[in-house]
Amino acid sequence: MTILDKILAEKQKEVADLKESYQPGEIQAKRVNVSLYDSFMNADKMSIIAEMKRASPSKGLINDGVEPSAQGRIYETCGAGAISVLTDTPFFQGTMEDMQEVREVVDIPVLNKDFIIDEIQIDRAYDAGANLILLIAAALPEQRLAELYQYASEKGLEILFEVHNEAELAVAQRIGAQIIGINNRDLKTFEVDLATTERLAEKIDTTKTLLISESGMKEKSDVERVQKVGARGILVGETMMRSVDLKETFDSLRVPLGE
Ligand SMILES: O=P(O)(O)OC[C@@H](O)[C@@H](O)c1c[nH]c2ccccc12
Repeated sequence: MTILDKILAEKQKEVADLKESYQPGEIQAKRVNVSLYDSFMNADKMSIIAEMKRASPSKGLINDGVEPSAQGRIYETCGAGAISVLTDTPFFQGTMEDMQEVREVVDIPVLNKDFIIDEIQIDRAYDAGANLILLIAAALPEQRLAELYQYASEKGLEILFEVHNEAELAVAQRIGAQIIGINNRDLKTFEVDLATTERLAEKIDTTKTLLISESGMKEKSDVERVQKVGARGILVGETMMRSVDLKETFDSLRVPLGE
C-alpha cells in the first residue's frame, strides 16, 4: 500500500463523516474575486504559490509553531502570488481553520490543498473562501476527475490539476485543465526530481496552459531550470516554512520570465 493509498483510504472516511456533519453553506467566509490564471499569465517574474505546511509524511514536522494568519500576511507582503494551505490533518497537520484564518487576512488567491475525492469537499472549500482547489490525477479515475473539475468550475473555483507522468498529463489535457501542476514529487515513493517538469513541459502549450512546477524548489537554480521549460509559477512549501528571511527567499526565487 502506497502512502497515497493510505491517505485516500482516510479521505473516504472523512468524506463519509463530512456528509453527515456538513451542510453546504454552513461556513461563511470572505470572498475575494481574483484569478490566479490571469495574474500568473500576466506576470513578468516567476509567480510563487507559497504553502502553509506544518508537517508532511515524507519530512515529518517541518514547522509546527507557525501561526497561519501571521505567516499568510508575511507571504503576501513578501510577494506571494497565491497561498496554498494544507488542510489535511492526519498526514499534514493542517486544518480548515488554518485556511479560513489565512483567507481573512490576504487578498491574493488561496488554494485549498487537500485530497479531494468528493463534491462535498469542494462545497466546503468554496464556503471557507478558497479560490482554487487541487485535483490530483493519481487519486481518481478520469471520469470522476472530469466530474469534480466541472463541479468546481461551475462554482467559480479555479482548479490546479496535478500530474506526475505522461498518462496523467494526457488526462489533464482531455479534461481541458487550464492550470496544470507538475508535481516533481512522486506521491507514491516521495522521490523528488525536477526532471519531471522538464520532461512533461515539452508536451504542454505553455502560452495557453498555465504551468506550475510543484515541490522540491530550494534555490534560484532550481527555479531557473523549470522557468526554461515554460513554468510561470512554482509551488513552494518546505523552503518557505523553514526560511528565516522570507523576503530574501521570495526575491531570490522570483526569477525573470523572459526567454
Ligand atoms: O514542500 P515542497 O517540496 O516545496 O512541496 C510543496 C508542494 O508541492 C507539496 O506540498 C505537494 C504537492 N502536491 C501535493 C499534494 C498533496 C499534498 C502536498 C503536495
